[in-house]
Amino acid sequence: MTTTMATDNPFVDPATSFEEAGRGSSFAIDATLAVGRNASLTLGTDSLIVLDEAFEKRDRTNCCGLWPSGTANTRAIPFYNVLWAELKDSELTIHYASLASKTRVAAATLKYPIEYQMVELVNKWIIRLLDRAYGQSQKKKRAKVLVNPHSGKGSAEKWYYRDVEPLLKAAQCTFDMVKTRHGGEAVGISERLDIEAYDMVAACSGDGLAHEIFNGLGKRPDAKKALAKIAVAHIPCGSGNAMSCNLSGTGSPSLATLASIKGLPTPLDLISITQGETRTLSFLSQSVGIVAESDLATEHLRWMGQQRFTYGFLIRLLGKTVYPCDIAIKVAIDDKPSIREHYKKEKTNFEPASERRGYKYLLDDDASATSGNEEGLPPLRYGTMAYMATDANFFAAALPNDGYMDLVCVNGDISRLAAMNMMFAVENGKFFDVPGVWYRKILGYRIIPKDQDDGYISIDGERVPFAPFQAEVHRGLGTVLSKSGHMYEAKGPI
Ligand SMILES: Nc1ncnc2c1ncn2[C@@H]1O[C@H](COP(=O)(O)OP(=O)(O)OP(=O)(O)O)[C@@H](O)[C@H]1O
Repeated sequence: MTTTMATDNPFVDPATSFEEAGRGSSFAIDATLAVGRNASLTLGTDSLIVLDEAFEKRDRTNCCGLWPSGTANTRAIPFYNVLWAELKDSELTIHYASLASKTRVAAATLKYPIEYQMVELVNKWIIRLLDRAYGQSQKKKRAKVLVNPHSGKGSAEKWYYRDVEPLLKAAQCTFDMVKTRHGGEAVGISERLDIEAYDMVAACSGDGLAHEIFNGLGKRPDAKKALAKIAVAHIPCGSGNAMSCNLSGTGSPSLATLASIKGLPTPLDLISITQGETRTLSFLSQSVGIVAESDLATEHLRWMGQQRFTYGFLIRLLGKTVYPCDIAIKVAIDDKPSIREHYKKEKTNFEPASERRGYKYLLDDDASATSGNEEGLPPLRYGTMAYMATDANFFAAALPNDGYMDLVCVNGDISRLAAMNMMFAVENGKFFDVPGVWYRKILGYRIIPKDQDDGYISIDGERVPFAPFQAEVHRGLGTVLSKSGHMYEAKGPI
């Protein structure tokens, strides 16, 4: 087999053609399985190619558009969508996630009878198919699934049974599901979890339940080990679903389930928030002032959906509301060109997860080595993940485990017009480049609200008491599942 043939022929898998040729066996025989008289299954470059004359008949009678591509009798199933394959009782079954609509996949199967003399060949072929389907990702993940029936508009349970469970089953994951009955329950469940029995805890909820899971794991005596071993996965069912937008690039429960099934364990920076005697872990964002108020003080406008945040923001913007406070920051990178360079370097950094936790070199005043830092400039908003709401990418240069928090500052005295333009720039993904937007990578900060009896502080979207607090980042302390293993799905600043 020549190189030219391997690249010209879509049915040839370039990853194995040379290897097969070297062994003197015919690649075509190994990559293509003839299943029955009228069907064949081929391991293509990035898809399983199914040629089946029965499709033609089926399509004529059942035109439901479930197939992503292919001709009348040929279908291509991306390896990413292949969930499992097995040979049992002389029947080959392939489980895959079939495109049911633009934003939804559903578990589907293909079944073919296999003759006795084919068994060995088929078993070898299945191993190759599953290698392509999972790559570096762990197969048959073991999941604890937590469903908050009150998330968002109350559809989490319905979506769990419709979208999540069938895909987990099809991928041969072992799992058990618990419906949370009240706030805080997920903290206790995670605190008591048998971490040897599970690979991930999946939250079918908004960002709130994920926050509880990180905090439950963080309360354990073996917190560091538990947070490194157990990946927290998010199936978006709430009103704030920033976690799945960042890590899976989707707000769809079924697509996020598929992303979790195929996800790579990725260390995640977590932030310790200390307020008085309490210590909370934050994985997503901390906000005070206009951002916190636009979210937390608009609960009564939930019927507006995501628009309530924009509405709340505009009202306060037009009223020129200010939020006085003293802020001290430990800055690590303070100019946009250097941040862009830093982001670019991370994009091509493929070092293993084990290298992405903790700091190799501790500075005297490193925020991760001591309990606090107190120098720097006054900010207005903070965060570690790129998205704070589905379509609000404030933190374009955020990275899952660079050991920094991303801080955005906007002067309080800018004109209303400039502020409105900034808001539109967030929606257009151009916020990072707006001249009046200060963007910094920081290690820690402290905030002391001034001249206000009461107000709003939000940690990962949840309200905490209106009192001074301090934050420090711990590089790669937590674990999540992501598509790339090292980046968020949001478009970066380059
Ligand atoms: N059964 C329950 N009843 C009421 N609250 C619950 C229940 N289970 C969990 N909670 C709480 O609901 C909070 C918010 O949930 P979640 O983030 O899943 O949904 P959400 O609709 O996105 O909410 P929010 O908009 O407040 O972020 C969680 O922090 C959790 O403490």
